[in-house]
Amino acid sequence: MLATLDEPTPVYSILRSPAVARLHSVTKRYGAITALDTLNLAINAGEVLALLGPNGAGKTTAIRLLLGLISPTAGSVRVMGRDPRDSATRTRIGAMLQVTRVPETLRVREHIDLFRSYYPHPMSVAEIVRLARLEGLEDRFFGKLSGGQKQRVLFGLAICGNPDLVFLDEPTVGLDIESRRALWAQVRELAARGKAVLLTTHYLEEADALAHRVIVIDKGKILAEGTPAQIKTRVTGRRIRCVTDCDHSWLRALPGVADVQPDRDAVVITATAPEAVLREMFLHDATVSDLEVSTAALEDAFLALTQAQA
Ligand SMILES: Nc1ncnc2c1ncn2[C@@H]1O[C@H](COP(=O)(O)OP(=O)(O)OP(=O)(O)O)[C@@H](O)[C@H]1O
Repeated sequence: MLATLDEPTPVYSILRSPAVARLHSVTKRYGAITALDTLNLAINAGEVLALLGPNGAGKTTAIRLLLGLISPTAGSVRVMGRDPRDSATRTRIGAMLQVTRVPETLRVREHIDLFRSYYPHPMSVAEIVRLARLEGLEDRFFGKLSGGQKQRVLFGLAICGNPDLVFLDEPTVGLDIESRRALWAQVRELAARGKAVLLTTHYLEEADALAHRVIVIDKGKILAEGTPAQIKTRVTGRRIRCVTDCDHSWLRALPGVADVQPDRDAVVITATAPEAVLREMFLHDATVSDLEVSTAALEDAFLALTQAQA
């Protein structure tokens, strides 16, 4: 049965299933640069795993290793228990990468037929069209489609082989919020069908909405791993927004303050213990106003984790 938008696959059932792909103590060096440093990572069936990290963290390197495009300097890479470079393994993987380019002068249906021909057990055309929401676009030239429609075609091509493991490298970059949400629904449906999905994104809202599990990496190492909710509590951060005369550098120096950012005429403070920060602020400035205290967003957690590392 397919899960609905509001009912993601329960995490406990994902954790019981065997890993579809695994990086075991993987180090990857490019000359003097260590892109990945003894990294362990597993992706499970029915799971959307989001890999988050700042530029140069090692996300693309991890995906390229799992796709069998590069070899590790040390450690092992396994996809469905085998070397990802095996041709039998490759036919069970689908990828929508930022570098994916397809000819503009073929029709959508021709692209689907071509990609299906690469695989021994492709998904049916009707299923691809339905999952990628390409109804009515089959006879259109790829080059004449809108950005959102093109992304949907690339998503459709990534699933042509009925893959067990799907890589989505920033799949919604440049899309408007409506197209982005539509693609999220498609990704959820893939996971509900038991596919393992590895997603990289710079939209933390996307990881929060979509991922069963998030791994934050920086400089080739894992900084945090867990459900989006667990990552958020990892920083136990709360967000304080208020209007105050307190100096920002003074606020930054208060114990437990992770971040201070101006927000129009107000200030947004991320802090582990908001009560203590507020006590100090009220002692310092009795005119504090427009006060709001809320739970940290994934974005706050991500910033706190990567800034702590820096
Ligand atoms: N072919 C290569 N030759 C040399 N260095 C490389 C190569 N590929 C990646 N690197 C370096 O390895 C590190 C990790 O890069 P990687 O592309 O995996 O990061 P990323 O997390 O995907 O970054 P982004 O979000 O910017 O795409 C970076 O320092 C990068 O410059």
